[in-house]
Amino acid sequence: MSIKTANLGFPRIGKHRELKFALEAYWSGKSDAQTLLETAGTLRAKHWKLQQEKGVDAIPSNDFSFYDHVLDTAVMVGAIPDGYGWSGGHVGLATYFALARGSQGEAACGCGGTHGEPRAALEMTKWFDTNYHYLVPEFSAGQGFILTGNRPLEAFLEARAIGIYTRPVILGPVTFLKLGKARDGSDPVDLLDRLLPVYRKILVELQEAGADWVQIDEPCLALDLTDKERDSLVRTYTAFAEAVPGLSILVASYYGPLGDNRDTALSLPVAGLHLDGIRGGEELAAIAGDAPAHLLLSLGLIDGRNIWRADLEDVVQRIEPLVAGRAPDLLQIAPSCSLLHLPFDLSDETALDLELRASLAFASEKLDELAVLREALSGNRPAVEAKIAASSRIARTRRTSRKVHDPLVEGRLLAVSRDMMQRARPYSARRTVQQHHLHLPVLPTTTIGSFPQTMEVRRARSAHLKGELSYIDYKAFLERETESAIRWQEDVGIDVLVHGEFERNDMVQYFAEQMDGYAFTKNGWVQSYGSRCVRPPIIYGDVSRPRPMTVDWAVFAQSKTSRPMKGMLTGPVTMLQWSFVRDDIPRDVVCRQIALAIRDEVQDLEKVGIAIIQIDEPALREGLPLRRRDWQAYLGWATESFRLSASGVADRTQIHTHMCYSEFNDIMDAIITMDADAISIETSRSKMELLDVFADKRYPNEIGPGVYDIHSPRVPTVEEIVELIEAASARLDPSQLWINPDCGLKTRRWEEVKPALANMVQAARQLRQRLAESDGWRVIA
Ligand SMILES: Nc1nc2c(c(=O)[nH]1)N[C@@H](CNc1ccc(C(=O)N[C@@H](CCC(=O)N[C@@H](CCC(=O)N[C@@H](CCC(=O)O)C(=O)O)C(=O)O)C(=O)O)cc1)CN2
Ligand code: MET
Ligand SMILES: [Zn+2]
Repeated sequence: MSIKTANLGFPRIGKHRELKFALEAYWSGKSDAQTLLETAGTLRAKHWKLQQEKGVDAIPSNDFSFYDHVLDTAVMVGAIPDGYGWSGGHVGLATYFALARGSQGEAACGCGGTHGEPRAALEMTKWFDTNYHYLVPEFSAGQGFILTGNRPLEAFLEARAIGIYTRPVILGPVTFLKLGKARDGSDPVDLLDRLLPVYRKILVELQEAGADWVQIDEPCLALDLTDKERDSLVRTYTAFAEAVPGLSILVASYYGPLGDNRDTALSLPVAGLHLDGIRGGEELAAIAGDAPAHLLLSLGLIDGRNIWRADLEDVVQRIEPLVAGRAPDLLQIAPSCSLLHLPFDLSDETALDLELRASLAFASEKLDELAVLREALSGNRPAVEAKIAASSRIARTRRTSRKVHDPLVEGRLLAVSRDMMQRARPYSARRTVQQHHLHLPVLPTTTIGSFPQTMEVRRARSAHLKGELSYIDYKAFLERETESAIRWQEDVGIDVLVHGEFERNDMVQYFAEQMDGYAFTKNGWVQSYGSRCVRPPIIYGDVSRPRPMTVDWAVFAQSKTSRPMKGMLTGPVTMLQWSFVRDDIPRDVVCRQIALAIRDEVQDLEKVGIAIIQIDEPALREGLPLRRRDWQAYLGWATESFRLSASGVADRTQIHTHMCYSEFNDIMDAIITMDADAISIETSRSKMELLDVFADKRYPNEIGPGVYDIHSPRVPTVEEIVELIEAASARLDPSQLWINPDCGLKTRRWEEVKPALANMVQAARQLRQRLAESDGWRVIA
């Protein structure tokens, strides 16, 4: 009898981002709902068939989503706050997208749905430690739940209608609640008893429809859990076992080891348990030894978070003893987690170095690996011997390749000393020098870096890449865009300018393309949120910067204005976090290599007279390990890497950093340790409450709390911005404050950006005036 394979989830955006384009066409009114639904149906069918062809035994359904699976779950159980045009029953696309993206009211959208009042989107935040964003379910105190539509059932039936028998996937109730927020600050997990009947109904209907297995994702098992949360898991699955005795439930944990949640996981009265065998490889054998005899173990042996081909010989060696001790029908092999975080397939990557390409596996190729592994573990080794040998040979080549190792980089790293990681003098001393040098007003205004990436900008870049627009013409076009953005900033009265980042496709990819040790794909798109995608570059070797990356643009931009022009760089932690990283050396070493490259750039910018240099680190928080006991180590090397990149400059050069989507409570000490002269952060949606922690910790340096929510098309009024600045001034000294938006403006349109920034400048001026009039002014929030 052969061991079975399973897949936990497949990328939903489509091989050529079909879903992205269908969504954007629908949102802009260029296509109708019918077209969108058809495209989605076609994609699902295509993905199911592909998995079937690849021989996957347990194929997932309901892993598709129009935007996000957490939002889908909230919508499915009727956790829909007021004001989104839902009055019970089936949830239409208009309500769904209003929750995802906010609504301007009916008129502005033109999609014909009923939207109700203008309403902001649900909050969006990072899904575990990934670059994927989910929509945060919003619960109210008296929250009830109701099944608005059994999506897993619909998906199961849809697949069966084309002859594919699937294993529906549902986000587990405990993880779902834990990811949400209750408006009154209560613990959402307290809502479990109200939620369970809805889940029971879903499961009963699935059982009646003939599903034999269902996969319920509880990645919260990889987090630090309270006793209450563990108990909630036990109660949940006990209730399900009673409700649907004929339906086999597989609980899936991923993104980390079970650690101290292991006894809880093993005590759940379920038929199967999925374990992340990549991040939790060390505990696998012990858990398999202790698992109840009847429990089906799904072993996540193929890395679902990275793009490297597995060394299958190595996997077989590790797993064979474990397989030998268990009946084959109680074992399954799978990727470590859903393949959502991987690009579709390698077929378009014809420009990659052949040796590198041979060492990669994207979502589709991961399924091929799984099939080989199944044969090897099921006694058919001779049939796959050649493939296994090839995989090991490739893995060995990758580790020893000369393309991977650069003695110069490795030598430089060894020579890094403590004093390279700190500025010559403390902030208090630098501050005076910088003030003298920069002559900025109190409450200086600035923006975060990017201006709208208009269709025109993207078209020009695309035309240049295709060879239809010469480099000279492309560059001239970018110069015009940059110069006009500079003129506009001067006219509206911004104090510290940015060049607008028009020449950049993405803040990570742009730098990666100019560094050695990095490769990038043509079509390696991964969903970041909704229709927005990124192409994470691949760090395959030692990283270095062969030549300056941004200096020419910085010089050009500074030459067009007498105001300070910020140099704009992406920091080492973010360059690491938003890339696929080699797995043959520790991440912190890779991070330090990138830090040295950025350090060179920082110093070159200083040399050409750039007085303020911003090093963005928006991914610092999301890199935080899932378990608290690993935090200190991470924060240690992450902040050291930042300081290594930032500290090679004179006192008078002002270093900024920027973070967004960040919860700062957990990392405040690390932020202080980074010792940036100024930090800009996302705060506008939290009404400056986020600043409490900066105030409590007496954040010593300068800080720009965002006063303009750039995730919304809405233009904030002068009064609103004044209020936000007042709230900030109540928490921090006005002399510490900068006035800026929450984040870059690349996803916005100029029509929104221009009035919004004009209002921001007006607000700053009003408050400066007040400050000048009343000495020692202080506003109470
Ligand atoms: N890496 C990364 N992660 C991040 C962020 C980030 O900025 N970068 N920010 C946060 C998430 N926010 C995001 C905000 C915007 C986009 C975004 O706009 N993505 C673009 C793609 C950006 C890009 O790489 N653009 C390229 C390629 C554009 C493209 O698709 N070109 C077409 C052709 C275009 C045409 O002819 O019109 C093609 O290649 O097929 C460019 O501008 O050059 C998209 O989905 O549309 C992504 C994430 C957190 N994580
Ligand atoms: C996701 S943080 C973005 C920072 C970058 N400098 C920008 O303005 O787009
Ligand atoms: Zn940002």
